[in-house]
Amino acid sequence: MDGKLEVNGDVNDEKQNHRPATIAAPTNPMVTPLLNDLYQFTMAYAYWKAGKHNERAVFDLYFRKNPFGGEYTVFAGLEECIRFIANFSISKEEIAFLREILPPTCEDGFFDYLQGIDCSDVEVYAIPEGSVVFPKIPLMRVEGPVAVVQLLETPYVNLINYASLVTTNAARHRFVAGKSKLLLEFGLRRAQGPDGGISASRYCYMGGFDATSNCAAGKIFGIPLRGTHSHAFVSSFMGPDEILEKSLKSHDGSRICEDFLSAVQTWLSKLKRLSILKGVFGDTNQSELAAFVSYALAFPDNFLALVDTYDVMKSGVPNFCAVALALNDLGYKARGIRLDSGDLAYLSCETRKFFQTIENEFGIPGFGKTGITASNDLNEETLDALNKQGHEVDAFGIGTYLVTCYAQAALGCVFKLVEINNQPRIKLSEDVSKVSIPCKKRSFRLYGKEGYPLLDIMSGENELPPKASERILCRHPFNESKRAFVVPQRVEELMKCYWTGNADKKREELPTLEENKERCAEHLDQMRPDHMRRLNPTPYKVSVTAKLYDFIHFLWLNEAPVGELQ
Ligand SMILES: Nc1ncnc2c1ncn2[C@@H]1O[C@H](COP(=O)(O)OP(=O)(O)OP(=O)(O)O)[C@@H](O)[C@H]1O
Ligand SMILES: O=P(O)(O)OC[C@H]1O[C@H](OP(=O)(O)OP(=O)(O)O)[C@H](O)[C@@H]1O
Ligand SMILES: O=C(O)c1cccnc1
Ligand SMILES: [Mg+2]
Repeated sequence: MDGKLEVNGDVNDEKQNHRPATIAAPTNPMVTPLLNDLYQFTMAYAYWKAGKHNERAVFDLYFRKNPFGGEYTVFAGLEECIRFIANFSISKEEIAFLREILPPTCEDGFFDYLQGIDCSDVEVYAIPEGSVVFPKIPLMRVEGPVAVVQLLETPYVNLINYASLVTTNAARHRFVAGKSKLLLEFGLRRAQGPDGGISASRYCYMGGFDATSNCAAGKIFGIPLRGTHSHAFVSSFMGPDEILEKSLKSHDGSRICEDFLSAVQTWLSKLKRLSILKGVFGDTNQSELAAFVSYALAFPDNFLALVDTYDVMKSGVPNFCAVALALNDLGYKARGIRLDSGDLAYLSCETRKFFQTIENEFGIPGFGKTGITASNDLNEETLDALNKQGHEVDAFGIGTYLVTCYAQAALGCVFKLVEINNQPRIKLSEDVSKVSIPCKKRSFRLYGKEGYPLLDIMSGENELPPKASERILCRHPFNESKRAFVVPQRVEELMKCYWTGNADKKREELPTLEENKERCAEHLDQMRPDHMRRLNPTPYKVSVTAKLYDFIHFLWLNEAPVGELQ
């Protein structure tokens, strides 16, 4: 094993803090212009054929409903969108493939056009990654030649959808677990393929997890790595006879224990004789003991044992303690145990009592606080149930429910045309929630006296922005009766320019993953608690200015055909 790799511990302190001079290609090399729906290319052809391809279009990327029954979402995936646009170009091979799949009637001139396009004429305004965001408010506004921006729709929605969903899922798990718990993402084996796995590790970290078991994510993003061991390791041992090399140097290197196995067995006998533990356990499983001793010999500084292979209280925990005590004699501090089945509340409390008894009986300071990690199909509900019952778990390892976003399959982001050639466009629907909000817009977050965000408001691009201490009418975009005057304490513009070909415009630097993680934690912290609670949270208000309200409804009436009754 590489001496630098510290299994069970923080192995990667090197965070992603450097900023590249140029914008790198998307992390996943599969993210190319062909990672697209066919209809984007057929539309591009039809725009070109109609001579419309260079008309200036504005699209909004947004979602309509917060996921997981909550009232907030965390925005993620922006960096990958900017990487995509910064490196956008359709290769000769891709053009050749497009020629094959499009009808033979498509003219050569179109393929020449495709070959020449890049995104130098596109501008992207976006809310910073890691921000808490709400339905209907554009997360991104993409402006540029209509045929080019149309080609960005599918990759952009793809890059934002899962990223934001899983970041939100991670944030929700963090919210229930509480700030003091260590959260480990263990989902790689259950994730939706390799990209699902890598993305889950990256965005769960952004959303509030502390570490991942995914080595590739550790390497690519500098996320701290953590791990324990599996049942296979425990059950692979037949008994103590298998342990051939039994010596272990003390932590400070000053002495050598020639027979660590015997030292462990002596401790196990002492534990067994302890009157306070009478009746708790008898003979423990010796093949499990052999596995633990072997793991401790391999990682004396980071010894952590999975204790539920045979019986948690009658074997796993006493065996772990015997090894931990022998390590303690040599100056090592065992990290703790992992529980992966059974009643995690009960078993963690019983284990804590056992640890505390040892601390008291043998006078080993801190032993009572030895770490307890729990895993096994955990999700928001089980974390909540454990909290209600009372538990002694310090760290949770969470896989399947977290990374597959089991509670909700997709966020449902959309990319809608809101303006072309400076003409606002609206999309109507029988379902009011699906009516798009037209125009090139700006959006603002208004903060109240207590420092909490009060609401988000959208305005037309050319309206005067809301100002702190000035009263402003905030209207529900579609419900006439819902409106409120607000005097904000502070006003924050939500979207910033992240991509432009215009050298005179300021472009935001792409923050590091650590910075996005910090922003996410800050935003979540500053939300009013009633928006965050799991049961019946209060909806956060999303509004439009009076001017924009009037304009939406004017356009709505203009575009909606008048029915005829017969
Ligand atoms: N105290 C608890 N309150 C609520 N849910 C719990 C509690 N302890 C564990 N759970 C959850 O209950 C489920 C138990 O899983 P399951 O029924 O598969 O049994 P198991 O403990 O995994 O047994 P085994 O793996 O040995 O068959 C898991 O989802 C786990 O997270
Ligand atoms: O339960 P999750 O949230 O997905 O967390 C990851 C799981 O993966 C591992 O075992 P695996 O599930 O592969 O085997 P098991 O069924 O024996 O636990 C680990 O022991 C966890 O149980
Ligand atoms: O390190 C672990 O304990 C781990 C890693 C992945 C999945 N389950 C457990
Ligand atoms: Mg499992």
